[in-house]
Amino acid sequence: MWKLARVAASSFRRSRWFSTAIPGPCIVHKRGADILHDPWFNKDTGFPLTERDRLGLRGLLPPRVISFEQQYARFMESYGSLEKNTQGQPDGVVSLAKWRILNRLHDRNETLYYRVLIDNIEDFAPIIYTPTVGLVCQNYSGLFRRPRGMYFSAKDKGEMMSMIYNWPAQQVDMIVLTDGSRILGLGDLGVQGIGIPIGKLDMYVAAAGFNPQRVLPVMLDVGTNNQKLLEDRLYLGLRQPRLEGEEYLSIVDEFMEAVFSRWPKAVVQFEDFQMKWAFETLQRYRKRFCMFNDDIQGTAGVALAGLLGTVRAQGRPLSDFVNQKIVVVGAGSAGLGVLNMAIQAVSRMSGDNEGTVKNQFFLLDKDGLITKERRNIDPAAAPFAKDLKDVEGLREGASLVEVVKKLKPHVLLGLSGVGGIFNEEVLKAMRESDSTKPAIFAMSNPTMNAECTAADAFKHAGENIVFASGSPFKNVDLGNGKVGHVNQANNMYLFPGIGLGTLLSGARFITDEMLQAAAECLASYITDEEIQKGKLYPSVSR
Ligand SMILES: NC(=O)c1ccc[n+]([C@@H]2O[C@H](COP(=O)([O-])OP(=O)(O)OC[C@H]3O[C@@H](n4cnc5c(N)ncnc54)[C@H](O)[C@@H]3O)[C@@H](O)[C@H]2O)c1
Ligand SMILES: O=C(O)C[C@H](O)C(=O)O
Ligand SMILES: [Mg+2]
Repeated sequence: MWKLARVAASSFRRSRWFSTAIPGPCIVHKRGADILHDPWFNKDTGFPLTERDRLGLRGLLPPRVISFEQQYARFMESYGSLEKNTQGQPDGVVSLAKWRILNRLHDRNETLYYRVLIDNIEDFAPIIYTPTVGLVCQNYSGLFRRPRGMYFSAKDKGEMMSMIYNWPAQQVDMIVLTDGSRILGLGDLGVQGIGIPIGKLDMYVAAAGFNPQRVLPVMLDVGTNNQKLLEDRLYLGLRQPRLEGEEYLSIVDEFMEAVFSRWPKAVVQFEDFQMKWAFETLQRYRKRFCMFNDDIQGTAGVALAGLLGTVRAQGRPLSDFVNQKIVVVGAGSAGLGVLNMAIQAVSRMSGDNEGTVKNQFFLLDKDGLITKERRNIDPAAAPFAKDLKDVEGLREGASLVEVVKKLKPHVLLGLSGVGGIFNEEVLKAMRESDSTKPAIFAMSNPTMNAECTAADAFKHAGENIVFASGSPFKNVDLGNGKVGHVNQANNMYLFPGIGLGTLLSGARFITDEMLQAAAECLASYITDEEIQKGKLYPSVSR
């Protein structure tokens, strides 16, 4: 007769999974080698002898029982030796080696993996998340060893409702979904983009205490327009151009219906969709399903918290936000998301209607300053196009350096995906800013795509700036014991909380007001003393 076995959950008790926590011991339907091959339940050499007997593990493990603490120490030791042995090697090689060792642990023993991740989040976030996750996605087909998450492809049309039941967990709380079309600033990486949902969900577990058995990374593979990948013999995705129009939407529709039929209370985060689909899917689903778009909405909340912090850094009251001149470089999903949220905040603060508050914001894309003279303007950017009479001395398509020199903005915020466009000339022009403490946000990812480095920002724009970047940089030594503090303006500060708050409150939809409240809450974590040191966000470990 089939025997149900109980795993005395000593290792689970060490964890701190939240609302979704496994209450006490957990019923396992597996036995023997199947348990050792299941990272959810496997404890490796940590199984006590009684469990080895009950679960049919006797003889399948070396005799000595190694405690969780010993396993932990052994992993950290291996990690430390790897760091030592790879010293002097190129950054990419070292980070990929670190990712591999963490990934192997993830595949083998999730309890130990999340314990080390939570305890060392400051060090490990740049490996399992941005920027290394970008490199992992670029090399994913070659790195692939074991599948993680689910893959729904254009070839699965009509099958998704049954496929969704192939996922082994009974309950799923949080899904991160991508179609791989705009992975960080790296462009279309097709099926290889699955690394992003995996990394984001690791942050949900580590930062918000989600139960790792109840999160699901998903790739919607509708083809790729990346010629190099299409020609790569190892490429693991569909070898066809991306679906477009109704064909594309019908695939996403079918996926959403399938997910919410099986798990009506799940929350779905859309991630790294190219701009047209990011906006279109947000409009299409936000009032039908419990979902949000992290690049549009999560980023906006983190940027707004940072912008409010820069007002405080100038020693001004928050209400002075309405007087800040803000130049946003990049009119994509992230840049427009930031503008929309910042404008809502200003209109609430000033009680003014949105028509007049737009005056303080300036938007540039690859063709320069966006004005009402622009031909074929993207409809999503049109509300932010400037009237030429409001930007005297500037022309349609004015370059970034022209704009900065003329306007002397308080804040320069990049979400362009173009590495180095805040060049020496642009940064030096920021020295003339009207602000007593100009702010530079180089938010594009990964590191190579940041609009400038932290060192260049402090060197050229001056020591008095506040600096934030999407990918982590080290603090900058300014000499004489002074330090230029580097903030990480990354949506990771918001999305785990948005997901957790939505889940715990049982909210059916995710509203702009919820996101605004999240941004204000994030801003409020920082004390005046921290602000004086140039800090806009709490440390990652906090
Ligand atoms: N820090 C964060 O939390 C965060 C969040 C979301 C996105 N991002 C990053 O922001 C970048 C953009 O993301 P997106 O989704 O908005 O992409 P997107 O493709 O939708 O938009 C990119 C925009 O940049 C503009 N652009 C391109 N070249 C330019 C140039 N030389 N000068 C000025 N503008 C230029 C394009 O015209 C477009 O408007 C990516 O690198 C992404 O990693 C960071
Ligand atoms: O993934 C990140 O690090 C942030 C953001 O979602 C991005 O697309 O760059
Ligand atoms: Mg993203």
